[in-house]
Amino acid sequence: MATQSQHTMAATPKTAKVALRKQAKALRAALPERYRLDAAERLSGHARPLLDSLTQGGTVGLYWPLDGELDSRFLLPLIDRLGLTAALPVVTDRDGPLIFRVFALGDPLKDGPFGTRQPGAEAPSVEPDMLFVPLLAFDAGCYRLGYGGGYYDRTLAGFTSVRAFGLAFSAQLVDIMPREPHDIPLHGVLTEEGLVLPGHRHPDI
Ligand SMILES: Nc1nc2c(c(=O)[nH]1)N(C=O)[C@@H](CNc1ccc(C(=O)N[C@@H](CCC(=O)O)C(=O)O)cc1)CN2
Ligand SMILES: Nc1ncnc2c1ncn2[C@@H]1O[C@H](COP(=O)(O)OP(=O)(O)OP(=O)(O)O)[C@@H](O)[C@H]1O
Repeated sequence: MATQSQHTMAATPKTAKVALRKQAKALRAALPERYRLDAAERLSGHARPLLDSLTQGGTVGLYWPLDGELDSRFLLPLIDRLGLTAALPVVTDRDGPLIFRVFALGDPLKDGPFGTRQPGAEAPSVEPDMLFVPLLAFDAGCYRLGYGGGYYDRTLAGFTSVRAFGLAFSAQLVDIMPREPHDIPLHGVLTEEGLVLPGHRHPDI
């Protein structure tokens, strides 16, 4: 795990986040390709009980991966087999929440801001029942650090009944997470080692 001295000494949570973002990006980028692939496959197994809890026709928000993010597309075949519908985030407004549009393997995508790929207006927009969220770092309370756009916090503030789980490599767990009033904790974080629930760890599911 990376040393945390740099960000724990920062003056405000905002500047501490800037320092932690840098460390977390470097740590995630250093994971070998083979490890990433194995982790995504193992994580799919741990996702099964969560997806099983949804009823047929339920919707699941994923993301098209950027940089070294854990690849959520591994979940698409399972989502399909369970009769669920996947959706991807769309940035509609730089300071607004994300919306989610239905996506299935093979559907066309367009370039979005920040190097994202997103479905077009022809794909129906949905409010997901379950959301899998990318992150740079998370803590044992399941607070997350993202790229700093605030998109997921704004989105979760508006989606009152969604269950949101981070997807991360276990190496992305940090001891101390700078926290601001708008930060919303996730219901859990799925890693290659299992599901981390706030305050607990269940390696078997
Ligand atoms: N895969 C993925 N999709 C996503 C997100 C995400 O974090 N990951 N988002 C999460 O909010 C939303 C898009 N917001 C984003 C905000 C900043 C950056 C980002 O890469 N920032 C770079 C600078 C890139 C640039 O300016 O061109 C950086 O901080 O290094 C990415 C996505 C919706 N879709
Ligand atoms: N619910 C909200 N309402 C209004 N503004 C918000 C809200 N949540 C976050 N923001 C804004 O977004 C900015 C960035 O937030 P933060 O640094 O927590 O982003 P992040 O969680 O790392 O990014 P992302 O969710 O895009 O991956 C905050 O400084 C704040 O101005």
